[in-house]
Amino acid sequence: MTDIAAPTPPIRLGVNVDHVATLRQARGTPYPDVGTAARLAMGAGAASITIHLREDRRHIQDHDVASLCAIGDDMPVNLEMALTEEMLDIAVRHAPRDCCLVPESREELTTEGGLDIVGQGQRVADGLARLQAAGIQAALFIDPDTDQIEAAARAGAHHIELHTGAYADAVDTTTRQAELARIMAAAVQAESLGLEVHAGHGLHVDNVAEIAAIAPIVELNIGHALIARAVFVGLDAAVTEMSAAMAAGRRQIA
Ligand SMILES: CC(=O)[C@@H](O)[C@H](O)COP(=O)(O)O
Ligand SMILES: NCC(=O)COP(=O)(O)O
Repeated sequence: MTDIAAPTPPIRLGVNVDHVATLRQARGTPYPDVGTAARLAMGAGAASITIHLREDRRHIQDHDVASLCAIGDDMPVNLEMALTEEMLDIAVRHAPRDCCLVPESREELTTEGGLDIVGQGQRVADGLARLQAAGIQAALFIDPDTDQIEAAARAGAHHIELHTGAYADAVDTTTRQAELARIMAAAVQAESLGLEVHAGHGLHVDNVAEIAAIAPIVELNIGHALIARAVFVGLDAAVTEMSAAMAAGRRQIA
């Protein structure tokens, strides 16, 4: 009998529109409208929209969460947020399809690392349970680290998102390859524990293919570089370009 390998699952693009809101908040204008950006991204082939409601409200605002979540099934929202009572209340009230718990520090320019699950397993499990009771697919944003992945599975996450920032920031080939190997090993481990595997942070058209070529990873969330590219070519073209770069990576394993 010949073995027939399972087909590689397709990979989805989630577009993070935080930095559409950054531009709006810079002047306190009503434009550019986050909902319009989300609709354009979905129309160009995005599978979902990611928004990060930061505690300091530097970009996405509460009304963005409310209006995007109110659209319903045509607008699958992935809400990123800190594990606090305030944020859990907001998530439960608006019930996005997905909610990803992330670490947050007010001083940081962007998310610097993954959430520590090992050090606060019960607190994380309680947060995930509260989200899941509201019908939300609850996830954890974590570093590609063996112990964190085991702890994420124990805590009951629906899926994990692997932080690709160290890979994206690597300045030499040795470091980049080492980070890529960590992400690959983490993805395989997470899949073997029954977790759906997503990844993201710092990805752009020139570094995304290697990540998209990791078979267990089924979704990438990409924002900053994609929105920056949209300034020059338009959001529709930026989403199309990113999807093409991801598909090129995926073909390496098809
Ligand atoms: C938590 C996470 O994945 C980050 O990529 C985050 O969404 C980026 O936050 P900023 O958009 O504020 O840089
Ligand atoms: N979770 C990662 C994300 O949503 C987008 O990160 P970035 O592309 O803005 O760095």
